[in-house]
Amino acid sequence: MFKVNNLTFKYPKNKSNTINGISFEIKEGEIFGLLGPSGVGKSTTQKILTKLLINYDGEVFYRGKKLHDYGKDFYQEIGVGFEMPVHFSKLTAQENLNFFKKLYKSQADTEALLKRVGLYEHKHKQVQEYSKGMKVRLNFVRALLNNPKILFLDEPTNGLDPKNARILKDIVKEYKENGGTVLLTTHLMNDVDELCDRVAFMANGKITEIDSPKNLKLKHGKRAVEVEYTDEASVLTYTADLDKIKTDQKFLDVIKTKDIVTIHSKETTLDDIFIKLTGVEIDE
Ligand SMILES: Nc1ncnc2c1ncn2[C@@H]1O[C@H](COP(=O)(O)OP(=O)(O)OP(=O)(O)O)[C@@H](O)[C@H]1O
Repeated sequence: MFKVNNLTFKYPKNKSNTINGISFEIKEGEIFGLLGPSGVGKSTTQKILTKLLINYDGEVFYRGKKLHDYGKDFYQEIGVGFEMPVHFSKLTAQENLNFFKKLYKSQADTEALLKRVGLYEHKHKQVQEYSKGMKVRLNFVRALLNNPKILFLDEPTNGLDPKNARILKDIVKEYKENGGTVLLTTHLMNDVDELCDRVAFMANGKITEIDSPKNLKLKHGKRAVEVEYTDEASVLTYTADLDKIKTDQKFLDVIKTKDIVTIHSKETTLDDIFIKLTGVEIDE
């Protein structure tokens, strides 16, 4: 759906490039995660793909045609939920949605969406009376109001409690099941694990790796199993390499002769991979 070749971008006021020659593809119907430490250029990349920043080098194709060659009609096809929700604060949620709906040919059932995200009862309140989480949810509904073919989401669950985050993630999954494509940036690796088909890790303005979360875990992970067992009065642990487990005498002895407290597969997490591939601890 998107093909990005050797994309390079520098903000006019900055001395060095923010994006340093990145290439990737977003396939139709997938949820593609763009991950990396704060300030690495994820939002900048989203802004380029949504035509908000146009002075870049390299090529960006949307549906086989150069993004530069699209006019305003491009916006009919995309939905954008950026991190900082911007609403007309003196208007109600309903008025905000009605205003933006008028810009689009295709219009989603926003009443149903408002119900789904728990804002239906509050739709006649001015947005300035909304909490942060309510504004985030309204922003999400706005991103969907034109039935977009591709959805750009920047930290969509930021500021939401677990119940509301769950509702948003379920809607994103349904959107994908119905053929939608998503570009997602988030610092929440659990969300990435749950939602993303493929992810790209960014570091120093470059992409260091692109793959599915599962393949990344297999590639960078340690295949091991940790067994916790009792030995006389103490609880001990032993970690066995899964690839040598059949001949690991100590592991086999423990399993046969000791009382087992727990056994865990020691899969590498995306958090570990994030740190390995970007060199930075997750900060949010
Ligand atoms: N309008 C701007 N003018 C100059 N520099 C900018 C501008 N917007 C962003 N930057 C810089 O570009 C770099 C990348 O910013 P960007 O917002 O794309 O990062 P990010 O990866 O999305 O970070 P976060 O995870 O914190 O949202 C940062 O160093 C930032 O300071």
